[in-house]
Amino acid sequence: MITTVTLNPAEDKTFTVTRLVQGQVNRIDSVKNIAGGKGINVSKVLRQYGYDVRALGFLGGYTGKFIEDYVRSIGAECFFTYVNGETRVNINILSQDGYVTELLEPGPDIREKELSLFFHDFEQGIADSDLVILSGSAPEQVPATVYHDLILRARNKGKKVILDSSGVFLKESINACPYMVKPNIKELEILSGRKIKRIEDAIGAALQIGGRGIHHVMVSMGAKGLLYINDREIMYAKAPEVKAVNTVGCGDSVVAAFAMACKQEMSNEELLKFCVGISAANATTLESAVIPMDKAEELMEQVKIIRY
Ligand SMILES: Nc1ncnc2c1ncn2[C@@H]1O[C@H](COP(=O)(O)OP(=O)(O)OP(=O)(O)O)[C@@H](O)[C@H]1O
Ligand SMILES: O=P(O)(O)OC[C@@]1(O)O[C@H](CO)[C@@H](O)[C@@H]1O
Repeated sequence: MITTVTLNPAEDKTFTVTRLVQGQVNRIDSVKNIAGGKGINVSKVLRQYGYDVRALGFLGGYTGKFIEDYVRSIGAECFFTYVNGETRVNINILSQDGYVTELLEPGPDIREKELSLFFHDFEQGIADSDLVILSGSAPEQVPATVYHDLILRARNKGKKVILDSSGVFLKESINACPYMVKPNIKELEILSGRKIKRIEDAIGAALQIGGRGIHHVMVSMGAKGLLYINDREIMYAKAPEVKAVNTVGCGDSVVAAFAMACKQEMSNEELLKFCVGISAANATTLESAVIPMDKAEELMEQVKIIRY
């Protein structure tokens, strides 16, 4: 069993437009509404590959019900904590000139009682999981130390924890030493306090984080690819060229692929190819975290690894 945690799930609305013009009326060409949030996306990918998944996090209102129904429909176990507020709606606007604009709501108010209930659910929800995946932002009232606390609780029970968050939630949790962390370049800059311009800068910053006792650091660099640092190796893989339709959820696909690679005890090289192939395949579909599996296999074969 793999447990995913999405403290701030969302209904993701994807709008396609010819061109988005700020300060003017913009008419939408097409709309797609799906259940999302980083951990929900991770669960989606894991279910496609047949893994047992339990989904935790806060859900509320009509949007919450929509997400719960979806998670159940893909065969993942729902173990959500229900709150009084309404789960958010996020908007992702894809325009034909290639720009992707995301509008992300902060999320519902979370009361102290609801937070305590979540901690209780968390202890139960991870009991039979060997891997715990903590993904995304959290609603504003949730303390910035929430992931720090969850990582320690899970580690105390012998679980491996994968962390993919941003801003203060990432910064405040890194000292709790998750098993793996996946910052993108912007997040790596926040974590390391350094500007990252070249691959050497990214390697230096990732090593600094690894040096704090985190066994696996994966730095995602969009179309440029993925840097992977562990106790023994520094490896970089350029992403294969694909016709990108929607890159939302690429990071979540990396996280899901890493979790599967751990379960399968892959070599480092296989693991990196698997992560790069699956995330590049995700970019080719309009719906986030839907992996064309044959395409992913084909892309994995094309991945070239450079060792540093
Ligand atoms: N245009 C692309 N072509 C090929 N592969 C891509 C492309 N964009 C992303 N990827 C792959 O997906 C990985 C993760 O992407 P990215 O760095 O955008 O993650 P992210 O910022 O965490 O995204 P999100 O928060 O939307 O999940 C990259 O490291 C790369 O391997
Ligand atoms: O606000 P967060 O939690 O950082 O990001 C939320 C989000 O943008 O991330 C996913 C893609 O990775 C989307 O499904 C979702 O809307």
